[in-house]
Amino acid sequence: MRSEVLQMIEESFFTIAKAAAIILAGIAVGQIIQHYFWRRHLWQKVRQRQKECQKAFRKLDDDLNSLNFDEEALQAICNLPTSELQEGLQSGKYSALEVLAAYQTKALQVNKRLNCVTEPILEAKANAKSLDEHAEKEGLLYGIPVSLKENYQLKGYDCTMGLVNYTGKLFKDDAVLVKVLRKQGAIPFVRTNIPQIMMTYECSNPIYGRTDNPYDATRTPGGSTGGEAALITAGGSIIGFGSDIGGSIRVPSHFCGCYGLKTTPERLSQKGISSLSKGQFIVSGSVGPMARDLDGLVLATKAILCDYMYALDRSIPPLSFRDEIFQSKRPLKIGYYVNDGYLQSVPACQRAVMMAKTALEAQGHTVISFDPPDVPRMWTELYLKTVAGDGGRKFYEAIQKDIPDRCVWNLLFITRVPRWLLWCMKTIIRLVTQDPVHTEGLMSSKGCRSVCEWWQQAEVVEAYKDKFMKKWDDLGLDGVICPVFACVAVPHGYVTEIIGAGTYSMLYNVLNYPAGSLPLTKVTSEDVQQLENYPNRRYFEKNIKKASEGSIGLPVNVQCVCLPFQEELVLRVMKEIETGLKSMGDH
Ligand SMILES: CCCCCCCC/C=C\CCCCCCCC(=O)NCCO
Repeated sequence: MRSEVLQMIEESFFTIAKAAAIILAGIAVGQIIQHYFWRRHLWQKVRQRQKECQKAFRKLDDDLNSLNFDEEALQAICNLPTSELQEGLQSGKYSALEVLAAYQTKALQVNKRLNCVTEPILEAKANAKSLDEHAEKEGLLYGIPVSLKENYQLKGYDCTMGLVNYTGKLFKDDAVLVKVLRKQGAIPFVRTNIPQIMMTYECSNPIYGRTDNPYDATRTPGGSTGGEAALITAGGSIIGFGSDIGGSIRVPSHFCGCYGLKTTPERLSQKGISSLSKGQFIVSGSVGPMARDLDGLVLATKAILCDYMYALDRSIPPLSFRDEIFQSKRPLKIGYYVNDGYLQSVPACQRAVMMAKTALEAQGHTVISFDPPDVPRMWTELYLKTVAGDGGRKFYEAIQKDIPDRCVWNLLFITRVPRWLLWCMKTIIRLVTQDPVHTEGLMSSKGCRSVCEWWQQAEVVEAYKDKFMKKWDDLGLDGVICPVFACVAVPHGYVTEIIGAGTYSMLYNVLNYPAGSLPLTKVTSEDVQQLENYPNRRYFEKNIKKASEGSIGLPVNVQCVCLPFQEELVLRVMKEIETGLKSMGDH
């Protein structure tokens, strides 16, 4: 009797278990099949998008061939510095169409080598023609072709941010900044490449592929405005626009050797700029210009800070470009540092800051040492915990139903591994990396757990800002110069191994200070030799050292920072450094 009951229970248990196993296996197989078909669908979309772009490139090529401009004359136009190009266009020496053709030709050439353009903007030709037909040559950027990062919305174009799911979703209107550029006579002519979801200092995605560094094809141009930096540096554009929430304008400018300005987040309209961080208001993203020379950077800044922008976006404080600050001769007090208290910068970056210091002193300014407070804590507790405040869910969800690019694998992994598992692995990770800050960073990138914690987070960030500004004011500083990044351009696929090097840039996103990236020098063999004194204990240090071998000849920029809304002063500091270097005959 008893055993019969037991047997029955046993039997039904096995039946249930069997059924459950079959159902689970069915679900798994179903999921695999679904995944397969979804992936196939996505790759079809990729091919379709690539075909459209190839068609546009071919159309441009044909157009240019039919125009029959003299090749040498076009090359000469591309070699003009910004001021001369602007003058030549205003005086009628060059037509807008001729200048456009010059840059289109050059951009196509450069793109063949670096893969930095996602697609040409074919309406540019009609824009140039209509400019040439109008008698009055109005606008600060009259006839100047400009390139735009792929996340700048344009009427009739999509913004994919490297995500296949966003292809073919066309926008009905231009971004405010694009409208302002057009109003100033500029001609948007190409769109430039970005890394998938734009949250890393590399530049690749499954739709448009990978962009190479103009100085070394085995290295990344940086990101996320990497296509822009590569194109401008290689001569395929003279002025461009990007965005920056952790260094995305400054770092690629530094990796490639062009000029960049991250503005105060509230100074320029961000309406119509795509990003996945739109709802995150503690560490705000910014936008800003990039250029081949400093005049170009100043001109672009001046041009967009105009009444038309304030009319289109009434939430922006109407603060036009203050030339009196840019032109002022008042002696300045500038702070400097080469070690931010987390990762020391490599000798080349240190030398660049010291060059800038000497140049400023030669111009009669005072340069004193400055230590930014609590950078390790700023990075983990403030930056990472905020930018991945939702536990990285927004990033994760965008990537996991897409085709993840190699450059986001790490981010995908961190956002996927549960907090408790990470907590269990803490000790081992710390042992391997020899870096408690890195481990803290990993934990912080799991984000905030409640709205209470999020409010608390906002308060902690505000308190840090106050502390930083107090230190700044106590020293009576006008600005700060420091490295843009702890090292120079690294090999493709290597950015995750050295991500801590980004604290030099991320700090000024936490603070909301405007910051410029100014090309100063190239890595020398002595710089590389001196690497032997570079620390070699922690994971990031070892990798920075390794990545810096063979970096001779790569560009090195310096970061110039001022208080919020002092973009004009940032540009002045950059100008003073350039003038100082020229007067010392060192440039
Ligand atoms: C030690 C472990 C670290 C774990 C990292 C976890 C993920 C956190 C998220 C993000 C990581 C921060 C990367 C900053 C890139 C900024 C790019 C940019 O400025 N883009 C602007 C686009 O407009």
